[in-house]
Amino acid sequence: MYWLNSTADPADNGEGDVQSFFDGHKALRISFLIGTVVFYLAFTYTKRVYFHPLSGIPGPSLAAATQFYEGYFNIFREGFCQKFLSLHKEYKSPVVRIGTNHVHIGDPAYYHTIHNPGPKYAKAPGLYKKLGINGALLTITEPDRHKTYHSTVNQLFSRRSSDDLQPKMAAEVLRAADLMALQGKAGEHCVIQRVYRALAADMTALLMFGDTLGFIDSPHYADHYHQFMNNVDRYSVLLWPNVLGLGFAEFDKAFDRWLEKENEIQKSGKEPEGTKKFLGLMFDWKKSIGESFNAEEIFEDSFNYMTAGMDGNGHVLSFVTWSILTNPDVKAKLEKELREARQYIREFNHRRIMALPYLTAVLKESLRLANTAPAGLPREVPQQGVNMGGYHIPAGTMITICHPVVERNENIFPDPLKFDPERWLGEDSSALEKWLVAFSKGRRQCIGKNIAWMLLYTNVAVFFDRFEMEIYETNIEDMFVVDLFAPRRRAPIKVRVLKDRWEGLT
Ligand code: HEM
Repeated sequence: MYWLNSTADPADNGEGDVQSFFDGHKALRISFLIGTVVFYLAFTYTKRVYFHPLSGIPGPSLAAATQFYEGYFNIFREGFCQKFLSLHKEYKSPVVRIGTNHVHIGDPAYYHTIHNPGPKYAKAPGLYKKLGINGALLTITEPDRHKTYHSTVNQLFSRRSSDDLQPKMAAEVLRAADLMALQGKAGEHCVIQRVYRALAADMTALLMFGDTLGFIDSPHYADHYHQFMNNVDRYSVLLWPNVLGLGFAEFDKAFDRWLEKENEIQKSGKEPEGTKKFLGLMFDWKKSIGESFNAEEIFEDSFNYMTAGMDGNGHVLSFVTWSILTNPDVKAKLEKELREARQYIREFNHRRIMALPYLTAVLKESLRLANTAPAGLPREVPQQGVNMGGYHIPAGTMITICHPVVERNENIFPDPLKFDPERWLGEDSSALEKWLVAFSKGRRQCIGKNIAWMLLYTNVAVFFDRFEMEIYETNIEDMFVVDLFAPRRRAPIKVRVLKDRWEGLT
C-alpha cells in the first residue's frame, strides 16, 4: 500500500498515510465499496443464473440468484410454497427452479420416484440440518443411519403397540368428551383444536414413555391448553433449538424422570415386562452403532416426536371438524353411520370404529385437503442425476414435490377443491390409495401413522356421535395454512356443543 502516497517518508511504515488517504477520500472509499458490492452481486447473479448446472431450468431469475427471494415470500407474504403450483403454469414447465440449488416438480407421476422405499433420494441436508433438531429421526439425512434407527424403534409404533393404548385412550377421549358436554351446558365454546392436540400429545407420550404429561388434566375450561402446547405456539418450529431450554420446564422434568427410570433398568439389566419403551430402544440403538447415549440429543428427538404427534393430529382433526360442520350432506351421512354404530363407539371398540366405511372416506378426504406438508419434503437427487419432465437434474440438487401437486391434481381427483368423501367409495377408489400422501410415502413416511389413524377415527366417532356441534367464531380465512415446516392454521377452530345425544343413556 506504500505506493498510494509517493511523498511519504520512506522510514514511515506507511500505515498513517493510507489512513489519511482514505480519510481524505471518503467519496472514493464509498465508491470503491459500492463498486465491490455491485461487482460481487453482478458476478454472483450471472454465475448462478447463466452458468449454473440448473441454468436451463425455467423459473424466476431472482429465485435462482438468491435465497432472499424465498425469504421475502416466507417473511412478508403468505409463504413461498403458495407460489409453487402457479410457477409451473407461469413457466409452462413440469420442472421449475425455485432456488440456487433447488427445483420443484409439478407432475404427480414423479411423487413415488422421489418418495420411494429405497435409500435413494435422501432427505436434503439443506433443509433438515437447518432445523437444528440434532439426532432426531426426522432430521437424519444419512440413509444407513436412518435405517438402523428406524428398524430399532419401529416395533414401538406398530399397529399392535397402538392397539395396547386402547383402554387409556378410551378413558381420556371419553373424559375430554364429558368436559365438552359440561362446557356445552354452561353455554361456553370450546377450542376443539386444543382438545385434539392434548389427546394426541398424551397418547404419544404414553406410547413412547409409558407416561403422560397430563395434558387432559390441564384446566379443561382452557381446553387443556398445557404449558407445553402454549410454548410450542409461542415459538415457531424454526426457533425450537434456541428455546428448548427455556419454556419447556415440565417436559424437561418429565424427561429426566423417564431417563432416571431407564438408567436404573440399564444398571440392573432387568427388563420390565411388555414392549420396550423409547429410551430403552435408544440405548439399544446407540450400542448397536457403537455410540454412547447422548441425553441432550435424545431429549431433542423426544421433543420432536411430541410436537409431531400433537400438531399433526391437531392440524388434520381441526380440518375434519371444519369440513363436517360446513358440509350438511356429509354431516348427515356420517351421523347416520355413527348412530348405527353407537354401541361400539360407546364401548370404544376402535377396531370396529376403524371399519366404518363412510367415516373412513371422510378421514381420507380430510387428509387429502388438510395440506399436511404445504412446502413439501425436500430430497437430494442421487448420483448420476435424473431426467424428469424433459430436463436433466444433476446429482446433489435439492428436489421437492409439494403435496398439493398430488392432492389437488384434477386428473387424479376431479373437481379437486370439493370436499367429497364419495370419491373414496366408488368402484375404482382403491386406485386412489396410492395418492393418499398426507403421511408421505416410502422409507421416510410418518412413523406415527398407526397411532395417528387410531386417534383420527376414535376422536371423530366419539365427538360427532355424541354431540350436535356448530362452528363458533371461526371462518374460512382462519383455515389458511401457514408453512412453518409443520403446518399451522391462522387461527384454531372453535365449536359450540348444542346437544349431548348420549345424555341419559346407560
Ligand atoms: C395426522 C397426523 C400426522 C400426519 C399428517 C403426519 C405427517 C407426517 C409426514 C408427512 C411425515 C414425513 C416428514 C418428512 O419427510 O420430513 C412425517 C414424519 C414423521 N412423523 Fe408424522 N404425522 C402425523 C402424526 C404423527 C404422530 C402421532 C407422530 C408421533 C408418534 C409422528 C411422528 C413422526 C416422525 C418421528 C416422523 C419422521 C419419520 C422419519 O423421518 O423416518 N407423526 N409425519
